[in-house]
Amino acid sequence: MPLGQRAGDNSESRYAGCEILRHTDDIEEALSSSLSAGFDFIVLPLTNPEYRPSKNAGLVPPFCGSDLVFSSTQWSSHVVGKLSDWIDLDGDDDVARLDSELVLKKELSWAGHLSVQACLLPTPKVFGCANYARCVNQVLQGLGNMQVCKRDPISNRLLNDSWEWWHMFRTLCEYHSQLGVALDITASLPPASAIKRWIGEPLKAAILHTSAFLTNKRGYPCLSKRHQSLITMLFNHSVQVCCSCSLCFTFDHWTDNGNSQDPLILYRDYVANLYRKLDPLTTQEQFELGYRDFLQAPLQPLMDNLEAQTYETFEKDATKYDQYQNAIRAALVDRVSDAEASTKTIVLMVVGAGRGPLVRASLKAAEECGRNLRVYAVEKNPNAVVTLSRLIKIEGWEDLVELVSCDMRHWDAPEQADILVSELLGSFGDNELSPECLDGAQRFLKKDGISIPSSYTSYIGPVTASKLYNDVKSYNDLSHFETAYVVKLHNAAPLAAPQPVFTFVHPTDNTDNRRYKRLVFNFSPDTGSALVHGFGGYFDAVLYKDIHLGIEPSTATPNMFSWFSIFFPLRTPIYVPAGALLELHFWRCVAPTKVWYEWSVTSPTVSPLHNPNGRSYWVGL
Ligand SMILES: C[S@@+](CC[C@H](N)C(=O)[O-])C[C@H]1O[C@@H](n2cnc3c(N)ncnc32)[C@H](O)[C@@H]1O
Repeated sequence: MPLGQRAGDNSESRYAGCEILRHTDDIEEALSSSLSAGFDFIVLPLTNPEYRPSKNAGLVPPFCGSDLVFSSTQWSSHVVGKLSDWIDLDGDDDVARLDSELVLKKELSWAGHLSVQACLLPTPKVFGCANYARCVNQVLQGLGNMQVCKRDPISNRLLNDSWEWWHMFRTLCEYHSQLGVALDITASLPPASAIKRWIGEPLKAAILHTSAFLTNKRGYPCLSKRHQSLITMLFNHSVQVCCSCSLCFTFDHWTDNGNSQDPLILYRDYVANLYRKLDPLTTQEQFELGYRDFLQAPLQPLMDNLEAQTYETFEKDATKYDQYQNAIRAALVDRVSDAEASTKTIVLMVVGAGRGPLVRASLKAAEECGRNLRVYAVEKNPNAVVTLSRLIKIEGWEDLVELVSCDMRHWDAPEQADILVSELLGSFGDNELSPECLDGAQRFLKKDGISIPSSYTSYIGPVTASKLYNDVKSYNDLSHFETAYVVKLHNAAPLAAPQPVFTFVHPTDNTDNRRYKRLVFNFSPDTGSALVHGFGGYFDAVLYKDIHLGIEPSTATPNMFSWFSIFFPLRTPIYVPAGALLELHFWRCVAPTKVWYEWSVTSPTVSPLHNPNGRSYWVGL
């Protein structure tokens, strides 16, 4: 029974499981009692732990039951396989190691035969787990659809940081996309930033031990505030919770009152309660759900002509146009005093007018402040011009708006503009070539004219995002590792605050749009070590004076969905030790027909220069 239902959210985290600790021959009973306690699946030991190939040579391993115990649908939807805990592949005892190797492979093969969706691998006995990783990696090479999750404690007293353990293992397995991680959550938790790092890892499940719970005044289990916010964060990132009764409290009053049910039901109810307390998804979140961690090629609105569908999406973003309207109104009021309002007419040019929303915002702003406008709507996409021309007729704007079907860089304007309004911004600010277009357009802006936006700045920050890395890797070529992607970053963890990269100001005396920036990011020692898969890119634009618009996380405009972040991948992920610095170099390069970025890391290790000469990714002029 799902934990709850949030409108529009069909994530896996609705389903909770329960760990069956001991091997049982009666797995039907194990499943049916867990289902009646409200769980959706069980994590089940697949083999009798007494079995050792060296002692039971020639025998068929005592698996739990036969595949006929459940239908294949039941196996795949209600059972997660658990490999034998005793498996130790890196110990000194040769017999135990070979036994472990055989059992690991037999159990995974059996799990594949049953079509269970996932299997849990036991936590390694020692940090150096090369042989364990080698055996798992061999299986991964020919694995069907099953996911294999390595179990690691979120807190590890032996090692300080269990992430290192996971990192060694998955590196040995070459970041295999079917290898995930399941975190054991007990009473002690690492610092918040160290926990957040896991969001960028292929984190599939959290095994919530009863020892993580406190007991409330009424004797019922409850979680600390920190544990609550951890579970909430996991729910929001599609991680499934699985309760484990490794240390069950005895609820005297519970049993005294004649309840015969498994006390784990109380923990499940508590978890379900937390799920039901999740904030409902906002309209924006519902819109973004399908785009989460999905790589998209950035638009090229200069070189290509946008389609109706794209304009339609833009036009739904009321916040963006409200911000423009506010900025235009403020500029009009500054430009024309109240005394001049009835006599003076302002020449406003919307350059890159699309299907007209900024024309509408300009006319509304003028109406609001009682200023007179003459508008030129300049658009180079002949298809958008068709709609724009119709709009002018429908709205009766013929006397106010002149339509110009032309590239702004080549238009011979009949007069100079007081205000130039444009929205040519990409997720990284200048990546849709706003600087080049506006440098062309400022020819027809009066010397003291106003550009809206007046400036924009790109921002960049290191992220751990294993899903994105694997998605780029799956293309199996170099060029996809040297391409920037528009993406709604979700299962991605920022590792340091984004920093400003390039700023462009309009109008400008300097039309050289080549740029270079060296950035140094400080990794907090609290976060622990981390793997950088690439960089999240954002922008902030000053429309006019204090009216801004942007997606840089610390100042992002609320309720605006026109832009997702941009992701610049790294060909090889970079390991950054706890508290170390990361040095990034970023270039904006310009040639007669194209603009492109190049990037590289020089510390703590050196990456190749990405995208030399724009060989893999460029934006056409
Ligand atoms: C991001 S869209 C914005 C459209 C519209 N202003 C809106 O907010 O929905 C940018 C528009 O600028 C147009 N554009 C880009 N470069 C241009 C250029 N050099 N001259 C004229 N129009 C251009 C594109 O065709 C596109 O319609």
